[in-house]
Amino acid sequence: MDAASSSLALSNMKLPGSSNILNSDHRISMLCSLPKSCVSFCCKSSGNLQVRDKSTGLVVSCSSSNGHRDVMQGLHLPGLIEKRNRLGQAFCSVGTFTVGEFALESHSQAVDEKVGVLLLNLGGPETLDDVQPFLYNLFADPDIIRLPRLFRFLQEPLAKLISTFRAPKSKEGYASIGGGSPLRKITDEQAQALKMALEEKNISANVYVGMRYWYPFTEEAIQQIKRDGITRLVVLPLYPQYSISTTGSSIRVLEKMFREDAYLSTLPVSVVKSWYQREGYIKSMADLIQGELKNFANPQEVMIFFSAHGVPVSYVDNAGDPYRDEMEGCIYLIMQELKARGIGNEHTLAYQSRVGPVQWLKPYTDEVLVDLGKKGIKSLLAVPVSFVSEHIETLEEIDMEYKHLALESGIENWGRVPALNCKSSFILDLADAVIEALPSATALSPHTTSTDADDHNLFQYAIKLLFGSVLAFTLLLSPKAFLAFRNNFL
Ligand SMILES: C=CC1=C(C)c2cc3[nH]c(cc4nc(cc5[nH]c(cc1n2)c(C)c5CCC(=O)O)C(CCC(=O)O)=C4C)c(C)c3C=C
Ligand SMILES: [Fe+2]
Repeated sequence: MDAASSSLALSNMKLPGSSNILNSDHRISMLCSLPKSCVSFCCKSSGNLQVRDKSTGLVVSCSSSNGHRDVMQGLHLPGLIEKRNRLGQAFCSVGTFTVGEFALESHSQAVDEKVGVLLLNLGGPETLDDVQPFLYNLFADPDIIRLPRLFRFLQEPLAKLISTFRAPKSKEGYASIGGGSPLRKITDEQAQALKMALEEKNISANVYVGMRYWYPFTEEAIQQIKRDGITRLVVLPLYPQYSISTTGSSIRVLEKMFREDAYLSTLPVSVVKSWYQREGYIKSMADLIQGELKNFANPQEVMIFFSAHGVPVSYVDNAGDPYRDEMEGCIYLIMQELKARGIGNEHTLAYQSRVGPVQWLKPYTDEVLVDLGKKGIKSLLAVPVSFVSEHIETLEEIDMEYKHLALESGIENWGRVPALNCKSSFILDLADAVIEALPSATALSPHTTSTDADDHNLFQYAIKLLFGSVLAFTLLLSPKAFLAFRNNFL
């Protein structure tokens, strides 16, 4: 078979429907431009067939909906040794072939390939002493407090001030849920469960946890990935919907690290930016809702109340954050799934957890609860929807504050859907998301050196110090400014 007919064979194959994988034309044109000597392919349990240029990491990926046999036959590769699982699906094929001028080599998972999965999450304070430094890290993030470029030098002094003012209130919240955030423990459990789910699907992978604002920091996870010599990485944020303030912020940190490091800048990486539309996730959420509805005396009368973490409205209106659109799309899909199961309850979406003086996405959860009470709604099921683990905003804000407010407002029967945590259908779906993302891994960014950046940083540091001191003095000397500032962050 010559190069033209091998690409013709590939063009006849079925291609995965996932939106974050390149389209067929692109793949096939990439295949045609690959250097002759360095094409390899490996087939995996998922039914994916990869064709990869070893030197550039570019991947052409195809899959067969009914196992590998058609794909293999399509390629006309005599001498292929296939292993089959109990269902008779091919899951492993080993052999080396010469197809025209292309040398093709095939394995179940390329022998020299070390797959890594990096789970991104927010992180949370583990003790009450961690609260203020955790808040400092959060508010020092330019994706959380978005200052105009000219005022960026104020970021760190402002973070110091806001974290100090906010800490007492936050500490009360964390104290009421046992003295710290459960996020690290749950995320570690999810990582372990994902590793096992991938193993069940014949993918051996190291799964890492990288938190944005507390331990284990993303930077630590990346150092471990380097030490382990990972050769292909899937980045999977544990936020179903994309926001500049969550996934966007973590990816910005990663891109910076990858730019500045020779090894990382060539590492093939695939980022799953958002995954709220995945069938496995939608069905898992619908399962949880369906299960909780059964606890009510009259399940069909219950208002399904989706409560999402808010973001300032300017993120969506001015900065193009797709968060609100993705959230609304997500709720639509969950409700469609429930309808398909014969569950036609009324539902509503509101946004919680606003902080600071600016406008956040509306309607606000607390206001909607009061309105629903006034309108005579008697039974309500709260569904936290922007996050996949229990955390302070489910355990304290929803379970305590909002429940209290709802009952006070006339709602008589209250329920809350648990977070997905390690629910098996959800973890299996994450494993599929990883497997689907693997073939499209490519280098994130070109390597750059940083001598100029270092000089610039020193200059910026001096300016920050100067203006930070001016801000602190102004606030200290002006009781009015001090009070306005404090009231907005308490
Ligand atoms: C999709 C989830 C989240 C978005 C969007 C988000 C935006 C966002 N958050 C703050 C401020 C705070 N968030 C805090 C805690 C916190 N936030 C999320 C998720 C999202 N945040 C989680 C999961 C957690 C809790 C972690 C835990 O410890 O359990 C906090 C600290 C707690 C508190 O004092 O309320 C703050 C502050 C902003 C400003 C923002 C968007 C700009
Ligand atoms: Fe938050």
